[in-house]
Amino acid sequence: MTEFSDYIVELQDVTFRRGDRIIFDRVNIRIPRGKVTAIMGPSGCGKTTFLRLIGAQLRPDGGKILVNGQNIPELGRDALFRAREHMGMLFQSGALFTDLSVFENVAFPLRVHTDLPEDMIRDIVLLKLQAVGLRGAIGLMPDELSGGMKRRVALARAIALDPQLMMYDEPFVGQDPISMGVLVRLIRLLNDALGLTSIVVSHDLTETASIADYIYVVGDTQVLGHGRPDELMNSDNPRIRQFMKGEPDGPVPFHFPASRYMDDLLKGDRKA
Ligand SMILES: Nc1ncnc2c1ncn2[C@@H]1O[C@H](COP(=O)(O)OP(=O)(O)OP(=O)(O)O)[C@@H](O)[C@H]1O
Repeated sequence: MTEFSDYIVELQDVTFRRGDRIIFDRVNIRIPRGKVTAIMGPSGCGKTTFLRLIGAQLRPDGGKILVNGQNIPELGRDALFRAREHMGMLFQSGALFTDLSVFENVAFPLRVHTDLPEDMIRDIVLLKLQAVGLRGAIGLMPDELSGGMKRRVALARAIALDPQLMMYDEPFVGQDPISMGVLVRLIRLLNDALGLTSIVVSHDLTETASIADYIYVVGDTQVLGHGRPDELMNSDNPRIRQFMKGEPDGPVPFHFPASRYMDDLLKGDRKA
């Protein structure tokens, strides 16, 4: 019998480069099963890259990415297809198919991945739309929905196949405060009601800290720290404190490295 570890995802010594640039340098991250874990960090630190590595849209240059004990980069096509069936993803750009109705959008993964009869597909679609509070919108087209509703339909589509792991890439971006509150509640509710494990990638500190059981702060090719939200808020590490408290200047400087300001100003004078 397969022994499942307490961690659904484990990154072990993962290195990832973009050309000459190192994005992750021997990074270790473990995602506890059944919990909501947030990956936070400044813009460009590699949060989306992290999700793409788990989903095998990107390959690491070194290290292991274990999902349920399977090293994702080593899987063949069929095994990867099966592994992905257990992953639901809500990407920032996870747009709906604009020429398909809400019903057909949510039914889409069921049609691609299963041979379920039509009446069962309909029952599942109704159930998933009910879970996100949009059963009443089943017959609408995407252009009849608000931005927040679109994201909830995309969420219903992402959970259509009952994934074990839900990954959210910046779920709160571009949402008004009410839709944001709805999404925050939904992520937590779905995680607990459906027995999922959730990874939320975000730089919206307040919202994310309010639902995350555990947070990893990533930056400068490394994991800067990890812990429960309250532990990180009171961290002794100045880089983590700067991020958690949203301070504009600190160990991560406000100014991009530059020569002395006075030298630059004088250079201008000399040219004139
Ligand atoms: N296709 C690409 N080609 C080259 N570099 C890329 C590509 N995609 C991303 N990068 C770079 O890799 C780094 C990590 O990108 P990533 O999108 O993972 O960051 P992020 O933390 O999700 O950022 P944000 O919070 O702004 O979305 C960035 O510096 C980005 O410029």
